[in-house]
This record gives sequence, structure tokens and C-alpha cells, in this order.
Amino acid sequence: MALLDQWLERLRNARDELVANPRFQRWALKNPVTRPLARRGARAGLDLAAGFVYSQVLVACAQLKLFDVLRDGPLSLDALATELALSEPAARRLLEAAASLGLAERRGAKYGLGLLGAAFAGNRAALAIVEHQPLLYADLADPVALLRQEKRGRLADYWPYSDGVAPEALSAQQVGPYSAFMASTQPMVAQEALDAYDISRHRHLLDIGGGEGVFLAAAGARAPHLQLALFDLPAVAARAKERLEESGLLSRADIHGGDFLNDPLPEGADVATLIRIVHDHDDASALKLLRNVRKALAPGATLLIIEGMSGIKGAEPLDAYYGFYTLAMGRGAPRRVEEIEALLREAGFGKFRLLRNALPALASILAAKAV
Ligand SMILES: CC(C)=CCC/C(C)=C/CC/C(C)=C/C=C/C(C)=C/C=C/C=C(C)/C=C/C=C(C)/C=C/C=C(C)/C=C/CC(C)(C)O
Ligand SMILES: C[S@@+](CC[C@H](N)C(=O)[O-])C[C@H]1O[C@@H](n2cnc3c(N)ncnc32)[C@H](O)[C@@H]1O
Repeated sequence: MALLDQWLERLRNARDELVANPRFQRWALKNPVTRPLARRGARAGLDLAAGFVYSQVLVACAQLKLFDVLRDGPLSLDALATELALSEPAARRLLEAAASLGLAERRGAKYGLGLLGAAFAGNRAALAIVEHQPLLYADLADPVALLRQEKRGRLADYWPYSDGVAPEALSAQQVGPYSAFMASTQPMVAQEALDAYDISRHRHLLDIGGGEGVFLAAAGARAPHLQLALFDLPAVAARAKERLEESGLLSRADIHGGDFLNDPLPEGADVATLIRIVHDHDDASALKLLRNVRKALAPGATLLIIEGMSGIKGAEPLDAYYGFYTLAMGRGAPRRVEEIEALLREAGFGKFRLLRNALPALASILAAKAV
């Protein structure tokens, strides 16, 4: 095995040396046998180099509500210019850029939704994420300064609990923007998790760091007998109460406000969830949180960790996205399943099961049992 590894390593080194040679690059593009592969490589490089611009075209489409405008059918350029409040040349520039990326489609003298445009038109949560991105991009204008900790990301202000502020003291104003953002993107995650895990086998769910209760409501809708509970910061718990009241679910739900690192968590649940929580924390506070969760659960109870996890096939770019997102936020990092399991084991969990789900790039679901 060691010999095989050595050979593989030599082969990889030889490949890297070859591909790094500009004469080889030119030869590979000219040679009809190697051309398709070389073109694919060049295209992948171009896409990476230009990716920020592609994203900004998407941001412009989202901010101008292009996908909503095209949802009722293709429109001419002058109609689009009016709808988007752009000059006709500017509308043409945007629509041509969008069409080149599959976000729109030329249909004779009109433009319609392209494949990707149609997918975004049908996905409010994805659009909410796109509209949130400018905050992240502002920080990423100088990625090296972030890596060297020469600059503090503005995202840290958006997620004030990540910045050493006493979390229980956060005001309604401070938690409002991030809570609304999480609530608008949660349906996509909830659907992914609840399709992969049959929550109806349980009797009592506690969603820890459950935000405005969107997951709780989705789980409650799938399992009408399920007793519901949520724990989040007091100012967020107040928002959850309001939302659940509006949807008529408050009578089924116990909503608790507090600090999940330092306050006791409510007991009695046979399933607890931590959704997009653990990757917000460094190892020491993640472990503190998991130990606190373990204390609230009886042996045999289930804990579901639901968030983007590294090293999963189909979710490879997640290390780039969450790696740099959490860098700008000033805390946390995406983890591999084995790393999460190690923390869980230390906190008193076992019997791990990584569930299959449709879109691991969005979130993976790791089930564990309190032992
Ligand atoms: C199969 C046929 C008939 C045709 C093929 C044509 C085709 C391509 C059809 C597509 C149909 C289809 C299934 C569309 C589905 C579209 C979907 C599901 C689109 C989903 C897009 C999701 C996106 C863009 C999600 C991005 C998520 C991001 C970037 C997550 C950000 C999360 C953040 C910022 C969280 C922060 C929390 C913190 C602080 C880190 O804890
Ligand atoms: C990234 S959001 C995820 C929200 C929700 N689980 C979702 O996926 O939509 C993190 C949540 O953890 C909560 N939170 C952060 N620190 C906390 C603490 N020390 N105690 C209680 N809740 C906390 C935040 O208020 C926020 O609702």
C-alpha cells in the first residue's frame, strides 16, 4: 500500500509539472486528441477567475426581480427596460450577460427564463441567499487581509452573537436581519432534512438555535402528533413566538429564550436538532454546546446535526464557500463528518448515521444517539 501511495504521489507530481508548463498547455489545446480535455480545463479556470462577475450578474438579476418579471412569459427588450427601470442598452447588457450564463434565454426578439433562471424563479430561498451575498462580497474584496486577520469582516456585525457579545443581551434590532434571513432560507433546508429523516417516529422535538421556528413548523406539519419545542436567544425566541402564533402553531410549541452554551436546555425531547449551528463555533464552544445538549437528553434520544459538511461527494465547493463565509464572520468553520463525530463522541453521543439526501451541497444530516 505504501508503495502504491508513493507511485501515486509521483504520478501526481509529474502531472502537475506537465500541466504547469505553458508549452504543454499550448500543445494540448492544439492537439485534436487532447483538445477536449484541455478546453474543459481552460474553461474551468476561466469560470473560477470570472466567478465573482457571474455572481454579480446573478445579484443584479435578483435585485431587479428579473426572474419574477419573466415568470409570466418572454418579454421584448423595451418591455424589460420598463419593468426593470433600466435604459434599453443597460437592459440588453444585463439580459445578454444573463443569457450567456443560462439565467435567461433569447427567444427571437424576446427574452425568457433559461434553465437556471427558471430554477431560481421557483426558489425564493436561493434568491434570498443571492441577495444576501453583497455583504459577504464586500468582505471578500480583500481575502488575504481576512486570512491574515488584518481586517475584521463586516459580516461579524451582521451575526452579532459570533463576536463575543453577551448573546442574551442582544436586542430585537440586532437579531432581526439575520433571523429574517435564516427564516427565509430555512424552508429549503427543512425540506431536505425532513425528506431524509422520518421525524414522525418521534413524540417530542426540540430545535436548539431554532431561529424563528420555520423548521419547527415544517416538522410539525409532517408529524401532527409531534410535541414541539424551540430554544434560542431571548430576542429570537420572541420572533419565533410571533411567527408560530400567526401560523396557529403556538399552542403546540414551547418556546424558550436563553444562552444555549451556558443555560440548561429544556428536557423531555426524544429528538433534538442543531441546524446550521455547529459550524458557527470553534471546537471548544461546539463541544460545550454538545455537552449541554447531551445533559438535556435521556439515553437513546436522537440528535440530528443538519448543516453543510466537508468531504461529501457532490458538496466539494462547500469548503470554499463556508470556509470563507465563516472567516468573514470571524468564527467557526465547516467540518468533515469524522470531525463532527469526534466532538459528538466526546460529548456523550454515539451510533452515528449519515443520512442520504438529495442536495448535500445545501446540508447533510448526521444522526446520533445519546449514550
Ligand atoms: C431533469 C429535467 C427534466 C431537466 C433538467 C433541467 C434542470 C437543470 C432542472 C432543474 C430543476 C431543479 C431540480 C432545480 C432545483 C433548483 C435548486 C434546488 C436550486 C437550489 C439552489 C440553491 C442555492 C443557490 C443555494 C445556495 C446556498 C448557499 C450559498 C448557502 C448559504 C448559507 C449561508 C450564508 C448560511 C449562513 C449560516 C451561518 C452563519 C454559516 O451559520
Ligand atoms: C445560523 S443561525 C441558524 C438558525 C436556524 N437553526 C436555521 O437553520 O435557520 C444560528 C442560530 O443560533 C442562535 N444562537 C447563537 N448563539 C446562541 C446562544 N449562545 N444561545 C442560543 N441561541 C444562539 C442564533 O440566534 C440563531 O438563531
